[in-house]
Amino acid sequence: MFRLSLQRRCHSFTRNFSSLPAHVSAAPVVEEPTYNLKEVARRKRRTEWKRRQGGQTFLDHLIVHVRSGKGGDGCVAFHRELYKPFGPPSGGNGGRGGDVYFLPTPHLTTLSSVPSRVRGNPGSHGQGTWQGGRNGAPLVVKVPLGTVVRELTKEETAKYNFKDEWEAEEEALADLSPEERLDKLRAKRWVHYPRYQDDNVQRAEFKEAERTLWKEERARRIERKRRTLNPLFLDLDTAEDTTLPDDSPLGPGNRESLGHLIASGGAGGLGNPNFLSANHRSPKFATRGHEGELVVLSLELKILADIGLVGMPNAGKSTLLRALTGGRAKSEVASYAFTTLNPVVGVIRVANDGIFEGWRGEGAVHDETRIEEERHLELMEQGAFADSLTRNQKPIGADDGDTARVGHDFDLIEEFRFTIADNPGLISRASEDVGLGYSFLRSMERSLALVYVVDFSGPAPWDELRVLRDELEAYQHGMSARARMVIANKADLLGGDGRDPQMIEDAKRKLGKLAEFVEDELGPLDVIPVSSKFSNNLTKVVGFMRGYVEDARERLKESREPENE
Ligand SMILES: Nc1nc2c(ncn2[C@@H]2O[C@H](COP(=O)(O)OP(=O)(O)OP(=O)(O)O)[C@@H](O)[C@H]2O)c(=O)[nH]1
Ligand SMILES: [Mg+2]
Repeated sequence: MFRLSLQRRCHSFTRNFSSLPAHVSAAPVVEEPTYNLKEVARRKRRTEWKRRQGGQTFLDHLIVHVRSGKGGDGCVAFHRELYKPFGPPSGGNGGRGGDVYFLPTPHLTTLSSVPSRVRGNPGSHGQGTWQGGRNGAPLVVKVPLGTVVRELTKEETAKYNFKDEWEAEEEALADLSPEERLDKLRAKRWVHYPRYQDDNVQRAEFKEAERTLWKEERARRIERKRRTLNPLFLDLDTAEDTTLPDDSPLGPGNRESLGHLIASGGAGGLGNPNFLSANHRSPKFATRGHEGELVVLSLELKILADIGLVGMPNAGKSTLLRALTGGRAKSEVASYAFTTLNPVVGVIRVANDGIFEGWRGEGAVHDETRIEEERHLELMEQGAFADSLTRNQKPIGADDGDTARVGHDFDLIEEFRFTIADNPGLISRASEDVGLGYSFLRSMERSLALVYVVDFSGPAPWDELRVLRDELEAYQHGMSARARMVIANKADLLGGDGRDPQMIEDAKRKLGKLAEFVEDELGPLDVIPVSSKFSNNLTKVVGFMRGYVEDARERLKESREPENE
């Protein structure tokens, strides 16, 4: 099944590839064909289709429609008791509608689990004998850490046709006569004692109460408008502190953090005792609860990885990530362009001697996913893993020849940890939505350092670098300044079997030329020849990366310190 789907993807790629511009191939060509909008749109649709085919659930942009809970209605009731024929009004108030919160959660990595429509819990209605309704429980929506929440303005939401409660009401009542209109407006706001509606609306006390209600409603509407002038903006890049003070009361919502308030629930309606006055002893009306607040938000996920890999398709970014994590990061590797469709984050754990967790020694092969899986399946069928111990069963410090530093042994000596994001391939004119576009670069906006990965075996790796730098700049001015290193990948293809001195000489010259180009055009970046497939020079790469992350974290700390003082 897996092989079948892979084959299908390969085929679709060949079709894709024939329609792609020439510079997408391993050898970038400076001549660029012209694109028409129709072609770009078609390619975009195809990419979206390909994304869905893979069953990928990664989502990094979402429009969410949030409405907090509606308040419960007030109640009209009178106290009944033996020998007390005319008891006082005893209708309880409605409960408050539930608030909606967003809680940044570190273990979520995609927005696909966030519902696009969120409705808060309603408050329950008031009841007789002065029983108030229960407040709606707060609704906590978990969003991934790194989400940027922005409230959409009225103009932006126009195309979604979202209406607040007043606009919806006005639209529904547009064709009615003034009397019918008033009846409907009242029915939405008042609760009457059975059969007393006509009597109530004639009463001066009701009219007075109604005037107050309209006034309050107008004030609320103005308040709502004022709030929209100052739209909500939240950058959820720090996990919530869930340790609350010891003296905080017990119960849900008190002991654990709810996150950030997005929409507060509607107020509950007032029961009939609220309308009791000296000359109106038995009010037979109550108000209904208020509708919840409506907020339309745009959610953008900016993955928080310390290092972002930037490279053209097929440069070997995914192979590098797999090699650095010992295959734990499940990023697909194949020999066609745009294998990786969404960012994948891996964790690199470095020990005190500079060795990282996935290290299998110089020369350990990290091949294409399909080949590795076939090899694994074959070994399994031969019974190679029949009596091997699981990670937890292995004694601490066991050296089983596979890797000297896995499992618990590594846990004891880990000294530093950072994350790397493998990204889809970036191509020339990605800023015009060619290929996968460059929207995924948003996940790299926050990376502490960027690392270029180029295919060193290609004829002109420097051209690739130029394109990458330009695309980063097109996405965000100044972004390329965060690049710290150039990884000249696939260096193994240049040296041959290592016995031909001419080949080695040529490779050295090419590396010199690349370093010169980098020095002249990109600035003082480290240039390191690497073979991700055969794990050459990887410890050096990790050492450098660790340096960048330490530097950047230090600088970040320094820049934050004056704020705290
Ligand atoms: N010989 C050699 N081949 C490599 C090396 N690194 C990657 N490859 C091969 O290059 C091809 C592409 O590798 P990927 O890791 O999928 O490349 P990518 O940059 O992630 O590509 P996209 O996901 O399409 O952007 C695969 O066939 C790899 O086996 C290397 O160091 N040496
Ligand atoms: Mg990839």
